Amino acid sequence: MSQEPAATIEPTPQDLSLVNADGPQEGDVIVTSNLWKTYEMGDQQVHALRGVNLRIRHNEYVAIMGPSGSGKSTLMNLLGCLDSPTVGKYWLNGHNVSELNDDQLARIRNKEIGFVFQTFNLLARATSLHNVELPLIYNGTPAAERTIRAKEVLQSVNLGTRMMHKPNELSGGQRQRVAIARALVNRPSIILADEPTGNLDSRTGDEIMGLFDDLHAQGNTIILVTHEPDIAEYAHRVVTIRDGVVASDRLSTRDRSAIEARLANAPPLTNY
Ligand SMILES: Nc1ncnc2c1ncn2[C@@H]1O[C@H](COP(=O)(O)OP(=O)(O)OP(=O)(O)O)[C@@H](O)[C@H]1O
Repeated sequence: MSQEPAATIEPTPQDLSLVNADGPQEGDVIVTSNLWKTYEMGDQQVHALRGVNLRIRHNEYVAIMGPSGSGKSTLMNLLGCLDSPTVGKYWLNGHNVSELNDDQLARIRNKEIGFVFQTFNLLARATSLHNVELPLIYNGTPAAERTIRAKEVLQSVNLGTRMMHKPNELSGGQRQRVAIARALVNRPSIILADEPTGNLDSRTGDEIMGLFDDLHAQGNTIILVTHEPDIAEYAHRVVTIRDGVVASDRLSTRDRSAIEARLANAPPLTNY
């Protein structure tokens, strides 16, 4: 009996989180299998994650949501190679990173992950250009190439005329765009954004989410942690964590026309 070609079948949310016990397949950027994180608190154990199975493919745009204390930050720390799981496996871009030591984790982190934080985390006394060059300094990129790449990426986030400004000479939205440029400059396999609009007013937050849309359209893989449902709906897939496990994993109900209308009504990104 003939069957529909697989390519024409839309994936269901269940398919999205299916994990092959043999590890990653082509196109997977993140695969976790039975990921546990247990913190020891005196004689007590806190199971912050209790068996997370997650598969994220290249160029997905995923929001991770969940109530306070559900394990979002713990999961972000593991996905961002800032910490190691107590139990379970994690493959990042084909590398099994669950058993690496701190030095090896730091190297993978610098190469594979671009972080964007709620509080921007820029060096206060450094110019935008220098802030964006920093990851390239850490990985030994020659000075001339560093400057060229940092300038290119600052231009791509519409900050071409703000390269020599320090953070206190920039607006909140501009600071976050410098932080996004810094996250992009190493051409990472994923961008991990932790509440990236949390310190911004809603209009500037929408502008920043518009920038994430552009980055996604350019082929980047984006993972966004947020507790705001409106922000999560910018993503194409929403994973909800509850009590340390994936409670739901669904395609977002993203209404592009509503988001685009909101962006169209907002003033253009400032660049002067
Ligand atoms: N370093 C730690 N030591 C002990 N317990 C911890 C530690 N970090 C987190 N926890 C506990 O693990 C659980 C998950 O915490 P986590 O910070 O991952 O949640 P969260 O979903 O990010 O919460 P929030 O939205 O409030 O930031 C909580 O019960 C928390 O108290």
